[in-house]
Amino acid sequence: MNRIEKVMRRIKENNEKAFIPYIMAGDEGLDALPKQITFLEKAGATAIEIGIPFSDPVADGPVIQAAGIRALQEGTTLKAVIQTMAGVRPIVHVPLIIMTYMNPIIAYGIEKFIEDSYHAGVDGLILPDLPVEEEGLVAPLAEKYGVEIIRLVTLTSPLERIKEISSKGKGFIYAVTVKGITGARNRFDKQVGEHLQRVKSVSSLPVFAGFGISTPLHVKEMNRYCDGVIVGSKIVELFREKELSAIEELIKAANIMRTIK
Ligand SMILES: O=P(O)(O)OC[C@@H](O)[C@@H](O)c1c[nH]c2ccccc12
Repeated sequence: MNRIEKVMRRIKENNEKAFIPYIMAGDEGLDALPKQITFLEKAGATAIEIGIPFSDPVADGPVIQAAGIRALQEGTTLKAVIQTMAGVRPIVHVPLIIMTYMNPIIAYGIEKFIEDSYHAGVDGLILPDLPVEEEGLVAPLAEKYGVEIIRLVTLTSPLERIKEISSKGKGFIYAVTVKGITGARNRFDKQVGEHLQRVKSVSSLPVFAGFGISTPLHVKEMNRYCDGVIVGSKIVELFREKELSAIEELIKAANIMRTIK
């Protein structure tokens, strides 16, 4: 069974709240990636989302864009990221999810990318610029190798579309909590809680909230309405500032829910 499926089953059975940190592969060089992954696993991450640096990252805010530029300057390539993940996989148990735009994987060769990812122990893919209508390009191949495509829904997705996406979905639903690009926010739209509950009501998969979440309070607040959170920009920033204990605190904010529930 795919590692994501196993973990989803576990969190459901135990009423756990998930915490998925995002990191940009190659920020601080690819040598740093295995250390970052093992640190995050030890700190209690449910799964880890690994970004592939790309020159035109349309959904990325300034923090992740800058991390991507640094990673590209370090010479990070998709191939090298997959090789690095293969190297760390034997000592890491949590699911590893690659987040990339379509362009790098088309350049790599879609089937080759999925095949190599599968052999490297990659469990899932987040492909923000792949619309459901175009999934045929990737989904059958992903299915063939047992790599799960994680679908995104947004604040503006109509209920019908959310239903369609969650019925096709695997693993969990990524519910985007802001209108716009990634990056820490001070405030969220008033309707976020309601929106998450709406997504949850039509989804048979766990629903995780992501975009803008940057404090332990945000983590707890979002977790009132869904099954877990995804945090990117803040994690990237804290790694850069070497504030490792602040990363542990953020992850613990999801753990606290686990013990209360
Ligand atoms: O950075 P934030 O606001 O915490 O959002 C998570 C996010 O970084 C990560 O999941 C991500 C990075 N780039 C993306 C592009 C699209 C969807 C999601 C992502």
